[in-house]
Amino acid sequence: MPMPELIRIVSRSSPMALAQVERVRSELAVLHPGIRTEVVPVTTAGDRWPGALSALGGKGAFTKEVDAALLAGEADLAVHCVKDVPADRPLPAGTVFAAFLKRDDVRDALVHPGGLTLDELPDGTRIGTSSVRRVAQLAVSHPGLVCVPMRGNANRRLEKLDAGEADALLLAVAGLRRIGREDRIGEILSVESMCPPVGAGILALQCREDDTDTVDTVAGLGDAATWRETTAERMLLHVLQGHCNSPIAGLARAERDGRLSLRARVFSPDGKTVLDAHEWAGPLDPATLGTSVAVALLRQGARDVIDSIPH
Ligand SMILES: NCc1[nH]cc(CCC(=O)O)c1CC(=O)O
Repeated sequence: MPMPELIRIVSRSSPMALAQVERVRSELAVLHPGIRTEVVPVTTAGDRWPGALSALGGKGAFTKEVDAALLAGEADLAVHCVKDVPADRPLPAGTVFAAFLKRDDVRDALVHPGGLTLDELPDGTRIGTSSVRRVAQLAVSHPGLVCVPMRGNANRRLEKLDAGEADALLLAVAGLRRIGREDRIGEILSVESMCPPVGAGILALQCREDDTDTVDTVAGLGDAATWRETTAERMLLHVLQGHCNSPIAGLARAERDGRLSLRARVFSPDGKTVLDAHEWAGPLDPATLGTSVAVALLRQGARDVIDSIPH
């Protein structure tokens, strides 16, 4: 197999994005010690824009400039949080996912300076989050808490918390670990009480489709179980045509015996409507499982719930 001498990795400059690139570099160094890597920095609209992401037309806000660098040949590889890659449209033409790295922790954590758990927080406690999925699930389980909008990368959010802009935060455990802020993790929420978003904890490696040397080389970093989970979850989101602001949660689990399960929920933002579906499938076709769970949710009325929220 012909191997590239150098792989240029395009990356946003947030601490989390750079940590993700470091993971890829170190895994690549183990598999192919001879390949050099270089980081090509980009800033995306989502990084520059302080307001609501919906005003930018969705999660593509963090991926557009990255895709452009790849397609222009300025870089050979991009590392994405699958969670941030839209599933209601295909990947940009000319690019492919070459691998999904072994999945990290999928759960959300409560960050509370006083060390309280979610159940211990008094009514009126302000939780900093702009995620419709988190807002809706908190409205179901803890209606006395008040969500206040908060954006910015995880480090910025921790600063805002410490500056008193909120009393507590919900953040992904995987993200906090990546930026070395595990010390801020308080209670880790079960996936039953806070179902994660599609793609939680998964890093995808994206390449130019015609760059088969890089595609074949980095494919060696992929994890087969994670590939199956990602495929099921992203097919679910695709069939539901969920957009960046959709209150959809979905978690697939590949079991050691080869079976795959997928649980998914669709919420109204006030938490009054909760649709839930859970199915099992054999080893062969994760995409069919994703479709089947999506159809079960559509039968329960998911279309109206999803469409009631502005894009
Ligand atoms: N929305 C931003 C984002 N994209 C990926 C992660 C963290 C880890 C992951 O699931 O890959 C985060 C931070 C968060 O939501 O707390």
